[in-house]
Formats: sequence, C-alpha cells, structure tokens
Amino acid sequence: EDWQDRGAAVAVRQEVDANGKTVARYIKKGVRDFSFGNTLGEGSYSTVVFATDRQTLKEYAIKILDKRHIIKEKKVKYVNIEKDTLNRLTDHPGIVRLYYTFQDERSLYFVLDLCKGGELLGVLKRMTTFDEECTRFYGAQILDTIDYMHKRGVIHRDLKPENVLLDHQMYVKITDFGTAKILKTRRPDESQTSIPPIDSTEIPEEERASSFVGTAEYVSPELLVDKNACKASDLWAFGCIIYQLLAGRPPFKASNEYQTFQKIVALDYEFPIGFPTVARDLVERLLVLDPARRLQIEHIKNHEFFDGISWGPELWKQKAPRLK
Ligand SMILES: O=C(O)C[C@H](Cc1nc2cc(Cl)cc(Cl)c2[nH]1)c1ccc(Cl)cc1
Repeated sequence: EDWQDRGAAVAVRQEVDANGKTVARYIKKGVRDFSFGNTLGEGSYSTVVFATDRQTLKEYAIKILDKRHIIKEKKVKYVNIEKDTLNRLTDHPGIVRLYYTFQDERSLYFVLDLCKGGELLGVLKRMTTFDEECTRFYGAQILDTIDYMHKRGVIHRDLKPENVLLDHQMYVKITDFGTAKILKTRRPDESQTSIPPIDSTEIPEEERASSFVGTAEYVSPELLVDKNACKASDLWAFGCIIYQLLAGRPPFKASNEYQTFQKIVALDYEFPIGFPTVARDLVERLLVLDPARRLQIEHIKNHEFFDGISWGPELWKQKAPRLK
C-alpha cells in the first residue's frame, strides 16, 4: 500500500495495537470501495464516472485516467499538478473537492464532488443568455472563488464555462486544475527588488507560467504575445465569461483558432445591441490588453455591476436565482 499518499487518506480510524496502545489507522480507499455507475463525461485524457461509496452510500464523480495513455501523451506532470492543486484548495465552496486519489495497475482515480447541475456551458446553451441577476450571482461566485485561488498562489489558466460546474443547489464548483500554475511563495527574507523586470526573462520562473495555452476563446493576449500567464490572465477569462453569459456567445470567436487569436491581440470585439450598459463598462475594464491595467479583484467587487452582492459567506448561503 502506498501509505505516503496521506493527501488521499482522509479517513482515520482509532485502533488499539498489540501493546494496548491507541493508534490512528489511515484508511486508504480503493476501487473495491465504490460501485461505479454511468459515465458522466469523457475528456481527451480522462473519463468521469458516477460512483457510490459502498459503506457510506455517498455519491461521487470519479475521474479515471489510463496510465499508459497519460505516459504516452506526456501528461504525467498535469495529473500531478491537478492532484497537488486540489489538495491545496480544500476549504472553499466554489472549488470542486478532491476526497481521495488512488491507483490500480491500469488507472489513476480522482474521487471528486458530484456536481448534479452539470456544466455552466450546458445551462447557458439551454437558456441562450442569462439575465443580469443570474449573471451577477454566477459572476460573483466565480470571482469569489478566483479570489480564493489567487490568495493561495494558484492561477487556473483555463477558466471557461465548461470548467464551471454546478452542484445540486446550482452553486458554482470550479474544476479542471490540471493546467493550473502554482506560484512558489517568495521567502519573506528575500529582498523584493523594487525595480520591475524589464522583460519576461527577468520574471522569476515561478511567476512566469510555462508555455501552456488554454482554450482559444478565453486565452489572454499576454499568453499569446509573450507566453506568460499571470493572475490577471484569469481575470481576462472572467471578463469573457461575463460577456458570454449576457450575450450568449464569447467575445472573441472566429472560424479557426488562429483567427480567434488575431481578434484577441487586436482587441477586436463588439457588444450586441441591448448589452446592459453597466455590464459593458465592467467587461471593457477587464478586456484590456495590458494585464497591469486590467481591473483587479478588489475593484471588480466594488464595480457597480456587483451592487447588492454581499461578498463572503453570505454569497454561499443565499438561494441561487431561478434561471429564467
Ligand atoms: O499516490 C499519489 O499521491 C501520487 C500518485 C503519483 C502518480 N503515480 C502515477 C503513475 C502514472 Cl503511470 C501516471 C501518473 Cl500521472 C502518476 N502519478 C498519484 C496517484 C493517483 C492520482 Cl489520481 C494522482 C497521483
């Protein structure tokens, strides 16, 4: 048994050993502890399956990855990043929760929250567009979750409506952290050079994310121009999501990826007639080419579009607005 994987052994049982000493026994879950049901989704590197814990009858979504495929496609790094990131982002309602990880000879298993509301993209497609009240609520829950991630030094890098799941209360659960970037925390004693880096070569490796590119429609210009993603890159994607909820389509969409990229770097998009004015002001302050001039989270929270939202625990207690 691989006992090192403490991150997954969340279940602990008290036992008395041979000398009468009380010891903590970590319970490692395995395939045999679950009964598997229908397939919920297929990714290029994973299959998500409905499963029930045989002892507790609790329901989960289990993400299964084929080891050979992961190795062949050189995705081992991404799988371990997903595990490490999810093990780091454990106490926020807007992050899909990782309960256990385990493996057998063929596969790797992530035991995750079951999100019965499906993907935000699917809900949006059925609605065509969201009204302002729904956009405000879902935008606020997504932003609150991005704030939590960034405060823990995690950049998602592939935020999009497919990666925003909804649980049984129709609350947001952000998923798919395989392409996240964990910023190494600077040692407090390290003298912070006050002079900003001249170009990306001067940005320390941990700040400069590798050459991963997200999904075309939501990729930030800085990622296309000089290969670095930063926290502001998630806020560019956030701006695209707000636009898409109200307009029913993303701001930058062309017939192929290359043309989509050209529209992004040229900031070539327009608002449909009737796009709400206050929301338009917010989107215009997020879809800014220079990441340093893009609205930051605190300013977004204070933007007029979010008037009426009480940030913090209240946001995760109120009823989700009926999707109309
Ligand atoms: O047990 C742990 O915590 C660490 C392992 C690390 C790990 N073992 C692997 C074996 C293979 Cl073949 C591929 C990957 Cl990506 C692998 N990642 C692991 C197991 C399961 C899951 Cl879902 C992720 C990582």
